Amino acid sequence: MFSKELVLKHRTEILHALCSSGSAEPLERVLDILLAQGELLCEDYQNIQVPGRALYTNARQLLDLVYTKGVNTCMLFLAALKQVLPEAHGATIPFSECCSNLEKKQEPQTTFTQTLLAQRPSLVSQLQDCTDDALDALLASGHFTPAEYDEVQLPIHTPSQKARRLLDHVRSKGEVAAEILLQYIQQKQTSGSPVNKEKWNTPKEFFKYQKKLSSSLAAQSCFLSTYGGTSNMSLEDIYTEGHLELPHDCIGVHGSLGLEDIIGVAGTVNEEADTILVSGEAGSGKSTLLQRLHLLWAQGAAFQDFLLLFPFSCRRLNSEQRELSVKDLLFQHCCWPDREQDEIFQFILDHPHLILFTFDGLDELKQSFSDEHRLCCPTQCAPVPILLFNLLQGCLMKGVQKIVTSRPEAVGPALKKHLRKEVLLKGFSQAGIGCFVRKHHSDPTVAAKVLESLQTNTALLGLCHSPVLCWIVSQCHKELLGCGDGSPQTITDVYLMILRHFLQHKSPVKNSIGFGWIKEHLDTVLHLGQLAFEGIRTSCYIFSDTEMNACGVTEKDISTGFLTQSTGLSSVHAKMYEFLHVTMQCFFAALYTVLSTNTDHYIIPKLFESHVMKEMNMNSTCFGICLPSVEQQQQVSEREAMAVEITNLQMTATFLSGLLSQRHRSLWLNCCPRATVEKKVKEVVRCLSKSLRKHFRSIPKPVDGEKKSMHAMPDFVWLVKCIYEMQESSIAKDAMSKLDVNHLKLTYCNIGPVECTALTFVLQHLKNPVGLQLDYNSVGDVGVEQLLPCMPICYSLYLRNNNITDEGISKLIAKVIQCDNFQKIALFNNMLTDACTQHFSQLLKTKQNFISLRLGNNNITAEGAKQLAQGLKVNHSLQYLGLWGNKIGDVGAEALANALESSKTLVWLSLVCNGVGNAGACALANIIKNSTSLEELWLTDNCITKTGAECLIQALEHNTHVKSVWLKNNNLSVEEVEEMAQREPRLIL
Ligand SMILES: Nc1ncnc2c1ncn2[C@@H]1O[C@H](COP(=O)(O)OP(=O)(O)OP(=O)(O)O)[C@@H](O)[C@H]1O
Repeated sequence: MFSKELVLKHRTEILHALCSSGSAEPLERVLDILLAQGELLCEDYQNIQVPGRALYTNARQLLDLVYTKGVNTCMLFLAALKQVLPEAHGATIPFSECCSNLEKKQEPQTTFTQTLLAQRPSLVSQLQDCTDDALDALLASGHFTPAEYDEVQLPIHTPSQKARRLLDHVRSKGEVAAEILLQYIQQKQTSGSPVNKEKWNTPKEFFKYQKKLSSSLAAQSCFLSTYGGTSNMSLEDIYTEGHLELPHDCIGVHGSLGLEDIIGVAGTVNEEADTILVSGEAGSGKSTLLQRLHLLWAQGAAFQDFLLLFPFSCRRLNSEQRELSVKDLLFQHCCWPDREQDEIFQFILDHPHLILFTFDGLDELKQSFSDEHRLCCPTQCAPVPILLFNLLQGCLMKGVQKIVTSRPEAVGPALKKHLRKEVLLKGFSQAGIGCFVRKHHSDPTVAAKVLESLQTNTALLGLCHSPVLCWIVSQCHKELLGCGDGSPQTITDVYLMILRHFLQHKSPVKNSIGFGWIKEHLDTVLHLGQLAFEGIRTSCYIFSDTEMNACGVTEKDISTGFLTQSTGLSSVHAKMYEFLHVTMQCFFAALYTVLSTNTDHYIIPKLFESHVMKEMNMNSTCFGICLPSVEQQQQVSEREAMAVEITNLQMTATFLSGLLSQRHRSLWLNCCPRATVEKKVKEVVRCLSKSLRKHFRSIPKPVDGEKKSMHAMPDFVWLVKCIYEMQESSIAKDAMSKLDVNHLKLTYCNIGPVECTALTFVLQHLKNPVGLQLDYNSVGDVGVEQLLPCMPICYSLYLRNNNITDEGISKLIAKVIQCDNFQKIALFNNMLTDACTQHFSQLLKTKQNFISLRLGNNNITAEGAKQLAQGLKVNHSLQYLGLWGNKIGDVGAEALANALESSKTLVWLSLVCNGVGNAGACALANIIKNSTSLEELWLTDNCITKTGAECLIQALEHNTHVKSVWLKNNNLSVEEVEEMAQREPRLIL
């Protein structure tokens, strides 16, 4: 009988033979043989060995498969069965005749992974008693992650299953891992004992330590603290990629980065340094990003080039009063090795490149970065900040990579010079907001409703770019969806929404209609408010029982969910609390300032003056605290140290402005005397106006012939945001009545959609049109939409490097077409494609006073150029056209030339780096021939040869008006360049 028929006929007996013992071993051994013979592919193996599936089902799957594979496979299968279960053979399964001499010829093995497969049956038996050692070897060489190690060693596996899991993992890792394993086995065979670990220089205890560290880190990073008070949300389920980018001055690198790019080479500015900074505003997701990174490492999913990862929280390091050595710092603050500490520490010292440190919230460290106290010895004790600064500089543990997070204000030049690179975290992109909301709500209908309501309230959508605000909005979706037209506009509105949500969630307010709800919970608000206020005053973000008692915080107050228990890998103190997020602490501090009758009368002026005053006079008091008298040269680092304090004070002031706005005043009138509230309102308005006036007074007088220009500082943006929070046009109007400039420069001011909303609210009251320069910010499409209402007061808009797409442009152009004043736009380095050019074409057709269009370094091709040409043909005003660094090619250049050859206004045209070529150059020569206005033509970097250049020279012979034609970096020989320069001096070669 043929083998195929045998398999079919004796199916029941075969199944019984393979499975009746209840052990998977016979089946797995048969599979090993078939795999080694190449009769089963790895995919076949995975389809048969489905974890958790019944043994009989797996065996049936195998039988089905060998049957479908044909006669040969069936013969080899029966032979394997005979080998594995000789006792079954002959007794119940009469297939001896077809099993003889069926050893399959082995193919030559050319790679280590092939060898692993071909020798699988014998390797399984050799490895069974030494999987531990083999795993250690692979872990030490960096080819296995702690998570994979654990997976192989799961106690549910038998020794041979462990060996098989090990082989499967190693095969998927590739050649080097396979080689290491085979070497290990060979060495074991020759020495007769497990391999000497010294080969990998790794103490056995090290792996235990690594496992301990990674499992505690995995446990620590599992959940997000913001959900602590209400529900448990695993990081895996909610984590949404934030928008990470390199600073604008990193030439040639654009777009968003992934998490693993943080340690990649892109953006490196100092090869010798080991510290990478991730900077971002409050609530942009820095801590969460690190948490994600920790979890991925602990799960073995990423960052596996590092064998150990030590996470630190600067907030927690603040509580360490003792002097420590690096060894103490690692072991006491992160993870304690149960044995052989010295050996493990030595391994760390010997392999710095395999170690990663992360420091969250450098801005929260009470001491500012300084490189004055040098410390090089890892066993020498020193105060923790000194240790930290020496680690960051690389004086200690050179070669260990460090990732540090901080708010941008707190990073001064002293630290910057020790940075390998900086990465900016900009919160959620627009797609990120959608993704987060959908993850937050398991019910897709709710998620869709929340997103729909955000689309109708773009001010709120802008706020949601900040993850912490996106979290609040998602958390309070019921309130949001129920509030109709009164949906939140300001950051204060959003925080009031979560305040109400948490308070009512805990104990529904009896009188929930109207403004009574705050009064119902006044005690709680005051207790938490005082705690927050004292904390902000003294830069304290973790609170002990004593501090909580001093502010009267009760268990009931804690149960509202605004405080979470402070956790750390090893807690230095017993039970400590912190606010869900520091922005929440600022909000409570502001609430306290409004509601308390105990605060000093100078608190409000201090909140608004703090920044300016600290910048100018470092010795003066801040927020009622006396700073130590310091030497002049120490003041710079003092300023850095205070930066986070300043941002928290500023945030408190922003909330205070919002809370005292007309819209929310009724809330407080239920709890405090009207006169007190009104006095505080007056004080805030007075302070805002005074601070702005101070800012305006600092504007330098214009140089002769130049426009009066104000280069705004971040402080200005903050004051504008405070005015926006107040939501009173009269205050905005009053502020702008004192600003008399022609040009407003707000470059590098960290302006995102939220700031755009606030700027618009204020700037639309300017008396005269201005040029608004917002280059190098994060305006994005949502920000562009927010800026629309102030377009009538702009005569120019500069938005270089702002992540703007065609979508933003379509809305912008639809608006500016109607604005008489609007004459210039610059959009260099955005994300524009041909899709936007129809809008510009429309603009050119409609606006006959439009002067300047600069679209350099986008993705415009010949199609886009053709669209633009349609508009240019009928435009009679454009003077400057810049398309540098696009891809219009010769066809695009010809279309533009056609449209512009009769222009009477064009003065400047740049098509640098566009692949224009000779055909394009010759077409453009026609503009030179005909134009009476053109002064400069830029054709640098365009693959133009002598033919194209000749066309241009001949055209220039007919034109005396043109001043220069730039032809650098084209395909001209040295001789041609010399000859042409002599013939036509206006060629810039
Ligand atoms: N990537 C993310 N995915 C999901 N939620 C996030 C993400 N980033 C932040 N969040 C939410 O926003 C909250 C605040 O984020 P986080 O504490 O990480 O900000 P931060 O930049 O460290 O703020 P700060 O500078 O004030 O300490 C988180 O607790 C979480 O709820």
